Amino acid sequence: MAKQADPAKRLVEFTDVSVAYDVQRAAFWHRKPPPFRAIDGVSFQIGRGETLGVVGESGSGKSTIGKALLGRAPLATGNISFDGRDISKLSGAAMRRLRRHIQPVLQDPYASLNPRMRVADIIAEPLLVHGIARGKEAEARVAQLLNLVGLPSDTASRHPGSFSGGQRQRIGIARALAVEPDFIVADEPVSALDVSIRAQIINLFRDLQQELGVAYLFIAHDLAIVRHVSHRIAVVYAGRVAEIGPRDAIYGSPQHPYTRALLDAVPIPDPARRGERRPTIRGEFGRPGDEDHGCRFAPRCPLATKICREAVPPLAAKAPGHLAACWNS
Ligand SMILES: Nc1ncnc2c1ncn2[C@@H]1O[C@H](COP(=O)(O)OP(=O)(O)OP(=O)(O)O)[C@@H](O)[C@H]1O
Repeated sequence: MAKQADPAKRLVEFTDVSVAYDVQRAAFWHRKPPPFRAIDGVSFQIGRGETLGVVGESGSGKSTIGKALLGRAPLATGNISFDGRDISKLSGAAMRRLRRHIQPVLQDPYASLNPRMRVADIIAEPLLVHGIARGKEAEARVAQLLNLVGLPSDTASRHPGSFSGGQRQRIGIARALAVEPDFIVADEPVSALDVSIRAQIINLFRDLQQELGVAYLFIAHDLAIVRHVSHRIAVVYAGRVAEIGPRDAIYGSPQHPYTRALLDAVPIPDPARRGERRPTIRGEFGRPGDEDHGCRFAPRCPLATKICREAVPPLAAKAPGHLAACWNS
């Protein structure tokens, strides 16, 4: 079952990807607004067995990146290749075959598990759908998967409602792993869990990666969450990549003022001051309207100068593999 992890070998290539959604006009006599770009010109790569953490505020486009990878978002520009194949050009049947290799793990494990099904059937379902195993063979595979995610074998005959959030997320992970994917899109997989459980699930993701060589796109609001699971991190702001680089470079020498603001917002670990946050950036997170010039972070940026309001900063290398879209860094 183990696959060879090789971060140098590209598994996913996102090249200049934009996803546009139609916007309803306010009234029928109004001009139809241009489509809204939930993500706009996003590029990155992910290697085999590697984790790219994706962070940003609510509405910044993180889930849309994940949906685009799963073939569930309308591309307006760019292309996405997976293991050398351009996803956007695949026929329906080819896309269904590819889905086996790209599996989702969602935020709310309860909402994503059918409460009326037994855990064994929930985990075995993708095996049947993809024609991989059935009957006794599927049963044996379920037992193996439960063991892999740290759940006792009697879990198989129970229903998901009788488990805690952390256990349900383990079931969700077992289901995603059933078909031996190369890649998992984990969309805020620990955000709904108690803080005390989060580290356990993050460690499980890490251990599974070491054992199976699976790669992750790991989405979170918060830089603290992705720290222990990511090899590299992409910080997104208003649909664009603000900064991307190796994990230690992002934490140790952040280049974009937005990344610095997110780092400042990481909760203070001192138990006496639990829940407190360091001072953070001022201003509202807003999406650009028709007047979309320059850097989208400029209205909130303490370093903004004239050029920031006039021209979009390119994502430029600040160090090898470490890129930031900022005129003033
Ligand atoms: N199907 C859709 N139709 C129209 N707009 C959409 C659609 N899906 C997402 N959006 C918009 O695209 C933007 C990005 O949404 P997305 O869910 O990707 O953000 P996010 O960073 O994952 O946010 P959150 O952390 O709240 O999940 C938001 O402004 C959202 O309202």
